[in-house]
Amino acid sequence: MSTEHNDLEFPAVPGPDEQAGREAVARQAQLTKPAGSLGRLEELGVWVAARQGACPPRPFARPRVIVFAGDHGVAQEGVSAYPPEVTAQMVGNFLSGGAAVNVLARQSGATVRVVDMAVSADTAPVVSAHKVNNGSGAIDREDALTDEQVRAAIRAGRAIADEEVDSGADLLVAGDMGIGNTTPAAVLISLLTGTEPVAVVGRGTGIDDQAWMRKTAAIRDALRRARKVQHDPVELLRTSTGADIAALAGFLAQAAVRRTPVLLDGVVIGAAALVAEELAPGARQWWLAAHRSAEPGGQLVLRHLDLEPVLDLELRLGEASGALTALPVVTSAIKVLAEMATFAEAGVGGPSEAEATGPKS
Ligand SMILES: Cc1cc2ncn([C@H]3O[C@H](COP(=O)(O)O)[C@@H](O)[C@H]3O)c2cc1C
Ligand SMILES: O=C(O)c1cccnc1
Repeated sequence: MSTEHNDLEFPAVPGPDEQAGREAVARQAQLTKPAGSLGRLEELGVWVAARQGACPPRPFARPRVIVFAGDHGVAQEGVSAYPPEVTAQMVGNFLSGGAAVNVLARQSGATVRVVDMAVSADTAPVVSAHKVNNGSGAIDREDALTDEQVRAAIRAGRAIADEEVDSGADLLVAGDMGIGNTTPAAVLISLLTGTEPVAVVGRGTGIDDQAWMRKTAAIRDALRRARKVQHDPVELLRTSTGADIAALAGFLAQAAVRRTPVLLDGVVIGAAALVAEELAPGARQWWLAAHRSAEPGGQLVLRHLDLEPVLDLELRLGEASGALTALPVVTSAIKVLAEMATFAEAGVGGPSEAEATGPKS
């Protein structure tokens, strides 16, 4: 039986500003370059203008990364190439600034916040106010969370989005850290995109064939449980994910409710995004896919949500690393739209009559 979750209902997601988008398209045509010659940079500039409700768009003043960390019971079953203790150790690394996310955030002008949603208590270096448990249940044989825990996790994600937007964040970036988390991600992606597990399961941290078979078996077992609650996103998060992924779903949905653009990272964030789109239909209009993860599930998410990635660099790290690698490209797209001279301003001749009336072929 599905549970009532009225306190977790999201308001309708507002659409982007179409008028600002149209102005941006018109401005692109006035800038001193052959029409369309900046390719996807032009589309990205228009995308940002419509999300900011302003043409020209402004470079993001306060891009903010939130890394959601949590341990997963299923990691005890040999589905990752690394031991579960690495989750807490990497949280320590984030806090001292030595992880990929820290380097890429410094390079792209973003700041990083780490939230411990479910890191194993023995080793956790910080306990956040939002912490829900010390590791979520092994999803192939038990529920990840209790009803109270899933509600707390989704509410935490929403509260974090609200806190960050209220503190001035104008671009939100979500990252993941949790050994084993590509297993629940694969369960969500398989179920919500209607894809066979074998076409979704990836190598995660770099597992060998034996571990791949264990991971695929765990995903099949978890899917058997998940299928029963397929049409109830909160129940799906409760049975088959973990507090980190449930919080991510709440965060991604609430960012959209708050009209704040989000740069999506890889397969784990993408899996949470599939559920967030069910929690808050239309939320995907506020998300820009930063990259195509090397994990097969990443591509399935992009197709399902109809998102075109900015980059395809075969990244398979998580931690928001792909999102932060794409951020300078998005900033370039904003700046060319905002700062390039128009044909009139620069005294440069526009397209000839034949060109202006449309493409030749
Ligand atoms: C040192 C290290 C740093 C990481 N940063 C992100 N991940 C990524 O890899 C993990 C998911 O892959 P799997 O499901 O195979 O365990 C997650 O922690 C994810 O954030 C890392 C993994 C490791 C080992
Ligand atoms: O694409 C990702 O986000 C990813 C891939 C492998 C491991 N962790 C994350």
